[in-house]
Amino acid sequence: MKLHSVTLHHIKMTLKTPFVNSLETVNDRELIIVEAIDTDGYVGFGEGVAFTSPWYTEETLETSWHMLKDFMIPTLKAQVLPHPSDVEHLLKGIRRNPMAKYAIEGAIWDLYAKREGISLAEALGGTAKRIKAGVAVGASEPEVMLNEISKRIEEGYERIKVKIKPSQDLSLIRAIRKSHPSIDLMADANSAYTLNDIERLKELDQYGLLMIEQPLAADDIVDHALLQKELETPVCLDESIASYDDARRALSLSSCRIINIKPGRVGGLSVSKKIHDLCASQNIPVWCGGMLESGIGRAHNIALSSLPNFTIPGDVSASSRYWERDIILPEVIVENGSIAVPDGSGIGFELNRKELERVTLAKEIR
Ligand SMILES: O=C(O)CCC(=O)C1=CC=C[C@@H](O)[C@@H]1C(=O)O
Ligand SMILES: [Mg+2]
Repeated sequence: MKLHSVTLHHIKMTLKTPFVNSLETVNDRELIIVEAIDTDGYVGFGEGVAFTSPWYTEETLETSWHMLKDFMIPTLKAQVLPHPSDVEHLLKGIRRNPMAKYAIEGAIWDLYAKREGISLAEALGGTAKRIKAGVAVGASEPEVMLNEISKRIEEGYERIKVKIKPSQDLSLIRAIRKSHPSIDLMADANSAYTLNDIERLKELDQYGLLMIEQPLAADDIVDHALLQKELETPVCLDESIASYDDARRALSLSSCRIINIKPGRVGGLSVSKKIHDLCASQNIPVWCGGMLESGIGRAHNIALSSLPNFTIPGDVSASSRYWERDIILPEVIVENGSIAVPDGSGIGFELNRKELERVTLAKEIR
C-alpha cells in the first residue's frame, strides 16, 4: 500500500439538540474527514474527532489539521505501508496528538480492508454480527432528561448514560431509578469531582449503576485507585486513558474496573485493539465511547465494537440520534436495541458525497 494523496475535509454538522456536559455545550460539531487514496486508486476514510476548543483533551481541530498536514501525511506518503498496524510505529516520532493519528490511521485501515475485499470488522479481528447500542443523554433540566430517557428506551436502547456533576447527581439518579428501576444505567462525570467528594460518590452505590465514568481528573490514575477502593460501583476511565501504557498502568494500580475505548483518544484502531486484548486478558470489560461522530467515525466504532471483549453497549447510537442527515449511506440504524455490523468491504458504508459537500467548510489536498 502506498498513499497517492490525502484530502482533509473540514466539516460542520449541526446536532439535532445541543449536547451538554459538565464542561461544555456542543451545538455544531466540526470534524475532519480524511480521505486517503492509494496509488492503485483505492479510497479509505477516517475521522478527526478533536473538538474546536481544548475542553475534552488538549487537541483541537486546528492542531489536528496542522499535525496531519505538516507531519503525519508527509511521513506516511514517503513510505510503503505493508499493513495499517505499521502506522503506529511510523508515527512514533510524533509525540501525543492521538486524535490526529487516529484520523489518518483509521483511513488507512479502511483502505487496507477495501484492498483485501474484507470488512473493517474482519480486518480488526471482530466476530460479532450485531452490537448492542447504548445512548448518552446530555445534561439538562431533570424533567427534560427523564423525558429523553423514556424516549430512548422506546427507541430500543438498552443502556443509558447520563451526565452528572455535584450540583446534579443523587437527586437525578434517584429520579431515574424511580421510573426505570432496572435499566442499565451509568453516569459520566467528565472529571467533575475530587477525592473530597468520596462520601457523596459512595451514596451512588445504592442505585446499582453499571459504572461511574471519569469521576476525577483527566490526568489522574492514582486518586482514581483510592476512590475505586472505597466504591462498590465500578469506576470506568475515559479521559485518563490516552495510550496503551496508560491502560496498563491504570490496571496495575486497580484505578478502574472498566475501560471506555475511544480510538481517537488512544491514537488509533491498532492501539484500541491492544488495549482491548490487554483488558480481555485481565477480565476487564471494555466498551466503545462516542465523540459525537459523523457516520464515518461511527462506522469505525461499529467495526471496533465487534471485537469480543466489547461486552458493554457503547455510546454507539443511530445516525438519527445526532443528525437530520448523516454523511454516509445507508445511515446507522438501531433495531431491537442493536446495530448490524456491515459485511461489505472496509467500513461497509458509502460516503454521501453530496451531503459531505454541503457541510464542508474547507478542504485541502496533500
Ligand atoms: O457520541 C456520543 O454519543 C457520546 C458522547 C459523549 O458522551 C461524549 C463525547 C465527547 C465528550 C464527552 O462529553 C462525552 C464523554 O465523555 O464520553
Ligand atoms: Mg466520558
